[in-house]
Amino acid sequence: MTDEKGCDRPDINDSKSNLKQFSDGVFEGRLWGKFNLLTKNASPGYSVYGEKIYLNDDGSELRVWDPKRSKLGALYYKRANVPIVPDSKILYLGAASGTTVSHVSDILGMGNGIVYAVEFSDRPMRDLVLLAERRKNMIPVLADASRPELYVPAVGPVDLIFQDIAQANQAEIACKNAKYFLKEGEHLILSIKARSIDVVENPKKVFKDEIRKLEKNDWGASFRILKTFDLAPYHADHLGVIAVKK
Ligand SMILES: C[S@@+](CC[C@H](N)C(=O)[O-])C[C@H]1O[C@@H](n2cnc3c(N)ncnc32)[C@H](O)[C@@H]1O
Repeated sequence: MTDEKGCDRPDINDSKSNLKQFSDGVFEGRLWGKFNLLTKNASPGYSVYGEKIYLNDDGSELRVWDPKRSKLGALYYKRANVPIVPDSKILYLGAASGTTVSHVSDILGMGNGIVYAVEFSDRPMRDLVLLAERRKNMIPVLADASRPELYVPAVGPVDLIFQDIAQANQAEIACKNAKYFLKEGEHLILSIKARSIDVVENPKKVFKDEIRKLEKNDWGASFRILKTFDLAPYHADHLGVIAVKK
């Protein structure tokens, strides 16, 4: 069922009380006959990637977070202790058209956080810029994430890096950015895509090697791994990593 604003309403008669806090800025509820995680729409009246929107009686909107479209979403569905809060200052590497960034922006919209969204392709950057016009806590940055020294002037202080980049040197990109943007004890959330590093090697071996590089390297920053998550069944051959800078 769709309302006059084009927002999907649940077919079943779910009540507001059915929705409850899942974690800081993220809600959970059984809607449309299944378990969903949702974020409060910081840009009411708009969906970003065709996701369903639950319209509350008070007029606020909650956007369903599709874990199959988002590595960060998959981490939440896996019940990871994700260190993002509404006041977080986040450097997001590999923003694409903003599917996941939009949910991060929703969470930050419940506080005073900000997300710098780095993407190096022109086409998705155009979508990001349009998205940012309606979301003031989102700053698009057109840049190559493997050259963080070039965008230091464009990015303010952050306390967390999230990275979702399909490149062969994923650990190196994370460490080089941490050198410029993270202090000791601050968090990295990284999605490692095994097939972008080695198409034939066993993903478990690829993950082990990348973790080792995160822990010890010559790139100016290294990490202590807090926890890892296999992102299947949402994303095959992807590992979610939560780590702190040493
Ligand atoms: C898997 S997609 C990201 C999806 C996005 N995180 C989401 O959940 O909505 C990876 C993105 O990283 C971008 N990318 C790859 N290498 C990059 C680099 N060196 N610097 C910046 N962006 C890069 C690609 O253009 C692509 O849009």
